[in-house]
Amino acid sequence: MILITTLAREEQTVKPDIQVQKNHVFQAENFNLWYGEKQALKNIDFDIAENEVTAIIGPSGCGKSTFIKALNRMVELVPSVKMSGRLLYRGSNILDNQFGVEELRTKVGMVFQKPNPFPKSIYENVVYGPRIHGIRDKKILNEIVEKSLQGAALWDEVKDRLNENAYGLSGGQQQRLCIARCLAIEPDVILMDEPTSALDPISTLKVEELVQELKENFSIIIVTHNMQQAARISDKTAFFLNGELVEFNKTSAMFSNPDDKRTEDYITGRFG
Ligand SMILES: Nc1ncnc2c1ncn2[C@@H]1O[C@H](COP(=O)(O)OP(=O)(O)OP(=O)(O)O)[C@@H](O)[C@H]1O
Repeated sequence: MILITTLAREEQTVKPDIQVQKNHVFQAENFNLWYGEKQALKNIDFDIAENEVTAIIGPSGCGKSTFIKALNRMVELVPSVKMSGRLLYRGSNILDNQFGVEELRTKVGMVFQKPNPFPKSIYENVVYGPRIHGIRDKKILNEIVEKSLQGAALWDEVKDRLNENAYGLSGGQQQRLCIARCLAIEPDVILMDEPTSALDPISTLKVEELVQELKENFSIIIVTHNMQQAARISDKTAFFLNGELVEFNKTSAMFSNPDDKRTEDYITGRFG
């Protein structure tokens, strides 16, 4: 009896202060961000589930990019940035000073608006991250290259030209190479900031199909200006306006029956 009471007490003391929800990769809790005096994000509160595609939509300047750049702490490259509240990654607050930013970035990869391969061969682009992490074994690197390019649906198109310069690829292929480069470090979450806005419709479709496949193994957060794209590929959608999260819901629900008039006006093209 005494033992049970002691164990129960110990259990109580080791309980984390928040309920870690295993199926959430990120949880924003009353998160605020300022660039100098200007507040760009206000009281953001929402949970991002694993193995889903979460779309972030909203008009220009509403804070979409700022939010996803906060999730891998890239936003801190701007010296005037201040943040408050909590951003939990798998239950740990990434804003805590002791949270290792390098480790975070190996877990949370990012793909940008414009494809940005390095001026190196296709092969060297993919092995860049693993090499930084100390992998030297040629056989392992070869396996990473094949697996990552397969994962990014690019392998068949480039397997015979791995030593050619990445700049020789089309824009859509370059973007899939950037996705492969991201996969090579085996992230948990992939952030995508308007990944198809610089691509033609066929390349866009390929990247959209790829995103659907990737969510089986990764959690994806994608900023998009394209309403149809959000509706096509995401499970949940967050609508930001003037730095506030107006609505967060299942994409199908938000696009068929939005809760907030401002969401309805935005998705029906009345502004933005
Ligand atoms: N480096 C910066 N310094 C100061 N203010 C910034 C900086 N970056 C963004 N902002 C401001 O923060 C607000 C949010 O910008 P952000 O780029 O996150 O918006 P966005 O929704 O991604 O816009 P877009 O759709 O045009 O990319 C804007 O008012 C912007 O001017």
